[in-house]
Amino acid sequence: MSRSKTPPPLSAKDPSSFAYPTMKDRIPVILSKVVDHLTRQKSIIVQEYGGEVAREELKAMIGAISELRHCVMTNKPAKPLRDSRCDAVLWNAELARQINLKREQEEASGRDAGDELGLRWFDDAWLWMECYLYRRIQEASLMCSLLKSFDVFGQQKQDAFKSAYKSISQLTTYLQEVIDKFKGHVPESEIGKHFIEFLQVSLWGNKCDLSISAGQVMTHDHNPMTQLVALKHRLLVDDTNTAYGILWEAAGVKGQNVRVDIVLDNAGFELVTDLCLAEFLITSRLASHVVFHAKSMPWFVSDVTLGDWDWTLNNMCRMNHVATSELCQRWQGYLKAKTWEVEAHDFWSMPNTYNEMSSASPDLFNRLSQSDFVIFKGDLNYRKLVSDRQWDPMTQFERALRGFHPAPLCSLRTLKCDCVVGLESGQAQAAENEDPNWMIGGDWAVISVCERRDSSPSLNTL
Ligand SMILES: O=P(O)(O)OC[C@H]1O[C@](O)(CO)[C@@H](O)[C@@H]1O
Ligand SMILES: [Mn+2]
Repeated sequence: MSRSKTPPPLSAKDPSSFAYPTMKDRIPVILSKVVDHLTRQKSIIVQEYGGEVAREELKAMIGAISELRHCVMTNKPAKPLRDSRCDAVLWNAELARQINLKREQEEASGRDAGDELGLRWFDDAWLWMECYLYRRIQEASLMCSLLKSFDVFGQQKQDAFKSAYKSISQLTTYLQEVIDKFKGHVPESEIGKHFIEFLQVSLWGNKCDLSISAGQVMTHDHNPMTQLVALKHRLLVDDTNTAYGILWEAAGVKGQNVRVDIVLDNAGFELVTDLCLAEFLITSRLASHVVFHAKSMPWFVSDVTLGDWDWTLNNMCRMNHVATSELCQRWQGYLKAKTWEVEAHDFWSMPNTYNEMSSASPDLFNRLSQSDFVIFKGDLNYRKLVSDRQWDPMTQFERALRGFHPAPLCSLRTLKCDCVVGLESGQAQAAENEDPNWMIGGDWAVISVCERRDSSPSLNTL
């Protein structure tokens, strides 16, 4: 079978790509906001974490993050990590591997690689450098003893959740009505209709991340259910029926044994939409078990950590809104009974693309292989699924996965970077005509499914 070559990764070296303004403007703003926040909250943090030692540590953290900002802006090479968290060894090995690959490429094209070769913010793969950035922010905390588990984005995530109270209440009220309806007999057409709704609410919940807006919290004035209709024509790929078919068949064949995994993205409203989707899957019996995958450290500003997960559920249970607090009690019950599980694997905060998961993290790959359907939320997961390459938008999703088929899988992603596949002829142009920001504004989306399950590496892993 002849195959065209895999295109190069997105990189800030191309000034016309979204990687360039991200490195040049958005990342420095994100880092400045962290520094401002730590500076403004100094006395509160010092009080909470214990006196003079905390004050010194905070000063060191602020210094490290300011220096990191300077390194990005002046395109300095990536340095090995200095902290002793268990993933530091893997990161440093991965950095050395990337530098070797770069050296080989330089030499193959007849250039002198020199001794100073390193990975640089404006020269190398955007995905790699951006993941490295968030791991370096974590290094600044990890070098402390009192502040090592301090989440520099924690406050922003909590503010985002609070700003979404209205949408959260509307969504949980609706979900409660659907649950009540399912206490009686429900025709299949109704199950399908609600599946579409909750899948799409979870999809559009992904508009609400904080890294794309450099920490600016979005307002939530609209009812999330009524917005779905207006957003429909902005769904460029809609494999909802395939997703439904996979679950319907699994539920029919396996009865009470269907497991769905949700690889989470952002805290705040998006997480609530994911919890509602998971509740619907259990209520409708399309799934009997849901495994959520969170991050093991603060990541891309708004991603859900295990700490955010606990904070969110605790706050929902305490909300002065009946549907929200009742649902939340029910979810705590699911967690106790292990109907729902939540876990955080370090691989999610490595820079590897998912075609590398089976070799870089076989335990996680095997875990996902036991699932009947894996849902990947958001833009960053999409970028890692399709290796963040400069694909022709008409490339098939399966081709762009480059052999990653642990289980049937689905990406629910609003477009926030200039990388998309699975479109039909003319679609990209039509979107561009309607909205020049269609690839980066989070206003367009895809629901892309690949049904294949294959744990052995396939031909197109190269
Ligand atoms: O939360 P999401 O949907 O993964 O979005 C985060 C995205 O935002 C960006 O910061 C936009 O550049 C990307 O790096 C990243 O893919
Ligand atoms: Mn995110």
